[in-house]
Amino acid sequence: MPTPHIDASHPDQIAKTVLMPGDPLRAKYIAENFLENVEQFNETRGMLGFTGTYKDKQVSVMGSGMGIPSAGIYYSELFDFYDVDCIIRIGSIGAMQEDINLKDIVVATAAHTDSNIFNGYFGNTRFAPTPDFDLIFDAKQKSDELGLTTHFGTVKSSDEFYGNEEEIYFDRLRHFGVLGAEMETAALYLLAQKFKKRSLGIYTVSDNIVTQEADPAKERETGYTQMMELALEIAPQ
Ligand SMILES: O=P(O)(O)O[C@H]1O[C@H](CO)[C@@H](O)[C@H]1O
Ligand SMILES: O=c1cc[nH]c(=O)[nH]1
Repeated sequence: MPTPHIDASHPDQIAKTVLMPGDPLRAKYIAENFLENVEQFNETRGMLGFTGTYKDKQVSVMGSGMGIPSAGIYYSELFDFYDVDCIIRIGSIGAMQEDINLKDIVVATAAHTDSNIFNGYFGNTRFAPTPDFDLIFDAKQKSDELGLTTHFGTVKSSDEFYGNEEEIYFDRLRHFGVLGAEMETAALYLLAQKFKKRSLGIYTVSDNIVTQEADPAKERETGYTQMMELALEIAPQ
């Protein structure tokens, strides 16, 4: 310690729960607008990380970068070297169902993936990466309390943003009820299960892949405050 990708010299500099958007500037926005007593613990590779307090609870927030290869590095180092107990991903997601609107919240009860990260892990078994049940439960309760429109179901963690998935497979995923596409959660759930830690993916719908509606980049950086509040409220100490 520090690790190749994180500056913090001691685990105490990072809270037991880390909220992780892909975008480091979304992390900075949360630190500046929701946290008190903020200290920055990382700027290596511009992957900004901060620790502060939210309603007297210590919490960290840090970018993960986009895609499983980038995010997997940070998830592994935080779980394995910095004693982090829980990572809550707070992402943007492209809805795959027509009736899911921009700004709705999605919580991933499992994450399918086309990534190669599972190759060799479990032989012929198709592993189902899943989050912590209590965190799903807490997200449901808090979301109802806050009056949010939240969809609970599965997501696809894709290796490609500009994917060329054949229509038949995209439609089949939709038919099987997949709520949306993003790019990191399958790795988060896999690594949390590997290191015996807790994880959850919460997203704001930034675009609808079926209807082609989409939010601009600035909105994806700073606009998703309901998701930020929901994650901060349920973050375990
Ligand atoms: O908004 P974030 O958290 O980065 O998440 C989504 O946005 C990025 C693509 O624009 C990918 O990282 C995807 O998972
Ligand atoms: O991976 C992603 C994230 C947001 N929106 C998408 O369409 N895909």
